[in-house]
This record gives sequence, structure tokens and C-alpha cells, in this order.
Amino acid sequence: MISAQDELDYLAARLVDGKLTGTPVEQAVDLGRIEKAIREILIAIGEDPDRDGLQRTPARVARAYAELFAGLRVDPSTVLTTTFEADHEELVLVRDIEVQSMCEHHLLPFKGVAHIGYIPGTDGRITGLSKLARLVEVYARRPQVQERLTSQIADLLMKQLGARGAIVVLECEHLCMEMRGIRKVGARTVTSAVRGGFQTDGKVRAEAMALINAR
Ligand SMILES: Nc1nc2c(ncn2[C@@H]2O[C@H](COP(=O)(O)OP(=O)(O)OP(=O)(O)O)[C@@H](O)[C@H]2O)c(=O)[nH]1
Ligand SMILES: [Zn+2]
Repeated sequence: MISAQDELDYLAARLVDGKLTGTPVEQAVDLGRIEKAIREILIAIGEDPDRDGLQRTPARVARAYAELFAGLRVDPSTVLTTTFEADHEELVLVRDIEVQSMCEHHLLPFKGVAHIGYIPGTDGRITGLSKLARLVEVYARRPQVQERLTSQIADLLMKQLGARGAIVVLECEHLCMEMRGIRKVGARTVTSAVRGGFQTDGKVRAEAMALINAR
């Protein structure tokens, strides 16, 4: 396991350079094994994996998977380590954090937004706002279901920040429902996880939901 900071910083830097080889993320997964499997898949669907356009596809997919599932090798407890004294004991809410994940049933993407709120612990310590988005990345870059992704974020906020409450709402579209199967384009799945004060006090929860839905 490497720290979330290192992993995500590395990924970000890498996207800027556009270089795709030999990163720690890629070294940590069995690229060769993914390549072999993808070659097999290409043969199984009736393609010729040796034709010009497909020759490098297994290697590309292997590198793409290393990136898409990079969160598996990041320890989530390393994300919320930066906290500040702020004497703020009321709601902090970040809306519309982009979410991109892979459904664990079909290995097809689902994407949308996350709204994350928490009430700091009695010590009034807060975390950096970007850390909430980093937390989404660490849990989203794994084979996932939307419900688990939602709960994992809320649970870590409670545990790691000692928050008095956490509310997480995700709104996503699943390509496995759009491109295949039932083929319903545009259906949005909304999941929520409420913990602590948001669970016990309907008024606090209603206030947070009103802010989440305010446009
Ligand atoms: N609850 C939940 N279900 C999901 C998520 N992502 C995909 N699914 C669903 O997972 C289910 C898998 O159902 P199965 O019957 O095992 O697989 P399937 O035959 O491919 O299902 P269909 O998609 O209905 O064709 C489907 O209903 C998907 O819509 C998710 O994040 N949460
Ligand atoms: Zn799916």
C-alpha cells in the first residue's frame, strides 16, 4: 500500500505528461496477465488480435485498468490526514464532486456527482476540501457498486475525522444500464448514506438535503 497522496499526485502528474509507462501504479498490477486475458477476449469475440489496430490493445487496456483500479492499492486512511483548527462546529458541504467508477458486475463505467457533508467533531477540526474529493477517488477507482461507494465515504469521514455527522449523496448514470441490458439512457441512480447527527436529527438532515438540492 502506498499513501493516497503519493498515488493520486502521481496519477495527476502523469495525466499532464501523458506518459503511460512504468508508473508505480502499473508496477503494482500484473499487466502481463491482463494483457493475456484481453488477447483471449479479443479472440473470443471473433476478432483478430494480431491485426494492425489491435496489436497494442491488450497492453493499452492493461495500463488503463491499472489506472481505473488504482484505488485498490491506496490506503484510504492516508487521505484525511491534513486537518486544521477552525473552531467550526457546523456543516461543511462540498457539492458536485465528479465521480467516475466501474460497476463491479459488468466492469462498465458509472459516473456522476457526489455531494459530501460533515459536521466536525467537538474539537472543531476540519479537513482540507480537496481531501473530500481525494476520498471519492480512492474508493471510486475500484470495482464498485454505488451503494458501497456512498457508505465507505461516509464511514471514513466519521472514523477518521471524528465527525459528529456525515451525509453523502451520489447521483450516477450506469453505462451497464445504458449500453446493454435494459438500455435506459439517462436514468440516474441516487444513493445516500447518513451517519451521526444527520441520522438522528431529521431537521439537520433536511437542512443538508436542501443545500444539496439548492441550485
Ligand atoms: N445495486 C446496484 N446494482 C448495480 C450497480 N451497478 C450495476 N448494478 C446492477 O447489477 C445487476 C446485476 O444483475 P444480474 O441479473 O446479475 O446481471 P445481468 O443479467 O447483466 O442484469 P441486467 O443488467 O438486468 O441485464 C443489474 O441489475 C445492474 O443494473 C450498482 O452500483 N448498484
Ligand atoms: Zn453494471
